[in-house]
Amino acid sequence: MASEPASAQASDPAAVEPLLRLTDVQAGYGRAALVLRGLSVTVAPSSVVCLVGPNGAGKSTVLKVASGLLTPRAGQVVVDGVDVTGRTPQQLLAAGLSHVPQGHSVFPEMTVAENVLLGAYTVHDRSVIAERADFVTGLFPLVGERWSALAGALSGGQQKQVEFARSLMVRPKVVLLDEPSMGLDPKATGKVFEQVQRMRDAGTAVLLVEQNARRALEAADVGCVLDLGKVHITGPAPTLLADPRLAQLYLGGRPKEVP
Ligand SMILES: Nc1ncnc2c1ncn2[C@@H]1O[C@H](COP(=O)(O)OP(=O)(O)OP(=O)(O)O)[C@@H](O)[C@H]1O
Repeated sequence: MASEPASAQASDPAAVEPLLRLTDVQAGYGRAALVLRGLSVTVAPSSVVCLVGPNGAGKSTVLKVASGLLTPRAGQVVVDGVDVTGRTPQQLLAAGLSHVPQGHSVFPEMTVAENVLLGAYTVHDRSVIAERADFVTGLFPLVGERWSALAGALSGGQQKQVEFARSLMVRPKVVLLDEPSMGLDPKATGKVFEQVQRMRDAGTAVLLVEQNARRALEAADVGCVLDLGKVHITGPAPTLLADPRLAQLYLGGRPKEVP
């Protein structure tokens, strides 16, 4: 099956205009206290950025602001140079942000094909849909192999691939992944992170939220540690993994050995 060419890795993420920029975002729910208190984060082209932090730090809330599910009370959301602050989820999807929520979101009684093609519901040109279906099945061969199967018959890790494939049918600039490894065993978790990197290598940037901080940082290019509603520390993921203080506080133990 045809696949679209892989884009080059950004050699210096700091030197290129980010695809997604959240600046000084404040956000919360109803009358409750703010969850995000001046949070800033950027996602460069062809990079995986991983948000880690304690339970309730606001990681999923960042993704909800980025995808328009939650309107920020202050701050700015910019996609590929365009200010999209306050736009609806549909407008943000059109601007290039695709959100894969926590948990399972496939329709189990529908086939894998039907689930994937739902991702292209805004596209009306059949040849474009076919070309994109070729692209996602090239990227996730299992999705092509199980194309006619009921999605509910797939394992949890396989269903995640269907969700990833569906999210790419809009050809997003950035995919927002909320805890993709949740509920998966270690083997399936490893595969999920391989697929995250494959999406990046095929030209889609990724903003990832994970409880499984160590595994996620191992797959990421950049890590951001959230605390008290802000990005507390940010840097190359291997640097964060090697930092003994972070390892103790957020990664559950000793730092990774650096060769
Ligand atoms: N829909 C909601 N309504 C009210 N409060 C919410 C809602 N969603 C999240 N919160 C609260 O906002 C805070 C941040 O939640 P969020 O889910 O963003 O954290 P998180 O870092 O992703 O944590 P976890 O890893 O536990 O999911 C928490 O105190 C949570 O209870």
